Amino acid sequence: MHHKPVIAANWKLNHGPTDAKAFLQRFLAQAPKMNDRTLVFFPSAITVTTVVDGLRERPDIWVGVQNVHSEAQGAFTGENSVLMARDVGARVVLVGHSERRHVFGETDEMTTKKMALICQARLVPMLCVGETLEEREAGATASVVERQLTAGLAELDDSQAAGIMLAYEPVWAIGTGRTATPEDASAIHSVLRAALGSRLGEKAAAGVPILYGGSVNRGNAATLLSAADVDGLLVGGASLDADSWASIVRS
Ligand SMILES: O=C[C@H](O)COP(=O)(O)O
Repeated sequence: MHHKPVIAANWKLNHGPTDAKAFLQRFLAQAPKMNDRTLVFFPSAITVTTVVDGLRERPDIWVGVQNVHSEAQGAFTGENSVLMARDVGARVVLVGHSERRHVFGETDEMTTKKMALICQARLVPMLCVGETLEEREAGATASVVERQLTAGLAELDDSQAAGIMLAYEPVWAIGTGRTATPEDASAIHSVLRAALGSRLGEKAAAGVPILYGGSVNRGNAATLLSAADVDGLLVGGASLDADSWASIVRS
């Protein structure tokens, strides 16, 4: 691994600006600057400005958005664009989160387009991949995540592809309290690493952080983070409380 662990908080549909301010005040008091890890917050789009402002003194912490539209601009009521995300101070964009795929019907074709737009805007995409329980039980985990990865990289050149972040989030582990074992996570991360390697070569593939997500909490964070090929954590529920999050980022 040639990079620092990436510890990311996905707030999903939680924490508006008022809650975010209170969260940051409490969190920052417990989280002095850490040079050995990269922290990321994914607030809702409406809350991004508040979080960017609250982190003015902390350029070591990145802010991202949870989604962008698959077209650059136009008549798409309710959507947010890549350039708007950059304008507001986001550096990272989540793409293909399982809730986007399974609740909002996001397709591989849409993730392909989003990944290309994000890289063109020189933001970092964090591509999420992961199998459902049904797919896992059918023995299809590797083929599902490889398909999702291939779609994500389809329109990127090699240097863009080498600059992404990846998150493996088994759908059955998200918000369920059922965490993948460190061995499960390592096994799929190494499938992803190999797929990246065959596209980019081993050296570039080693530089892509692969995060694990799915029911990470302060009790299991350190063990998951120390598993082979796990380069970071993408945390939902346990990132909502400032004390819990402060303890996880110290893992
Ligand atoms: O993006 C985060 C994941 O969906 C994990 O959510 P969770 O930690 O609440 O299971």
